[in-house]
Amino acid sequence: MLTFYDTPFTARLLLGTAQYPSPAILAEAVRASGAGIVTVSLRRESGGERSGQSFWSLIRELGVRVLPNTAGCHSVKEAVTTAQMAREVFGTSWIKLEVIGEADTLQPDIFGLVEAARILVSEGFDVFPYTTEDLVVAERLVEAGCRVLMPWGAPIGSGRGLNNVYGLRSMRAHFPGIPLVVDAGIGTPSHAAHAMELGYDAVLLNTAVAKAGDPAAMARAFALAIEAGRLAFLADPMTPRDMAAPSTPVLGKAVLA
Ligand SMILES: CC(=O)[C@@H](O)[C@H](O)COP(=O)(O)O
Repeated sequence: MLTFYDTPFTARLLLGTAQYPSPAILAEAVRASGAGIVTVSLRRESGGERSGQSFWSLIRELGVRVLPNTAGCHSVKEAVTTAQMAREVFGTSWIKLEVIGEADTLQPDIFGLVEAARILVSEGFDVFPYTTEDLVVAERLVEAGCRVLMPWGAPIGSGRGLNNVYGLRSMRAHFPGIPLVVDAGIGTPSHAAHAMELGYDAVLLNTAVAKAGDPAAMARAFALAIEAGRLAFLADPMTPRDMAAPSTPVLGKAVLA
């Protein structure tokens, strides 16, 4: 059973709520995805054109758990303040912690991330850190009190899939008991299935669904791929070989009259 901070979930897709063509299409996509958790940016919701009550009512009607995020925060102070405000606004101590370190790749500032995680855990937050696949950083985050880790697949919005399969595999092996979610950079359902086949517990994505020609259909495709990847992982896939092995054993040659 998948649990995040002691809350059980059946759906293994977490969906972002930004960049959809309209609130109605967002709602369709969330429903089609079957996601139990959506991530919402406080900054975007309070500052943007979709701001305020109507967006919040829409999310509430969807009956999903909200995971507020600190998207766009570039310093520890900014991330901590945003998390504190999100707790007030959304009434949850869950926070997807992003401390962005670099504008071209939007990769996490891992030093700031660990520092912010420590502060937020000490203030009673349940932190979901957006991190890299670096095991040392991951260890520091766990020491800081994070009980979920969310390594990137590739830079946010890039749709490149899993850039470092080896690193992600190592991370899975190193933290067998921690829920691991691939977050960001997923472009197609096959990328998500791959993450699940590696034994990841869930996938968080936004752009690939929001920017698809038909977001609801793409959301459904992701849900199916994630389920297929999970089933494949549980079914214990075969080990790849370098050389061929006949899949149809032949006992003797046919005798042709
Ligand atoms: C919305 C959100 O949380 C993003 O910051 C997240 O990391 C998803 O990234 P993609 O848009 O690449 O799926």
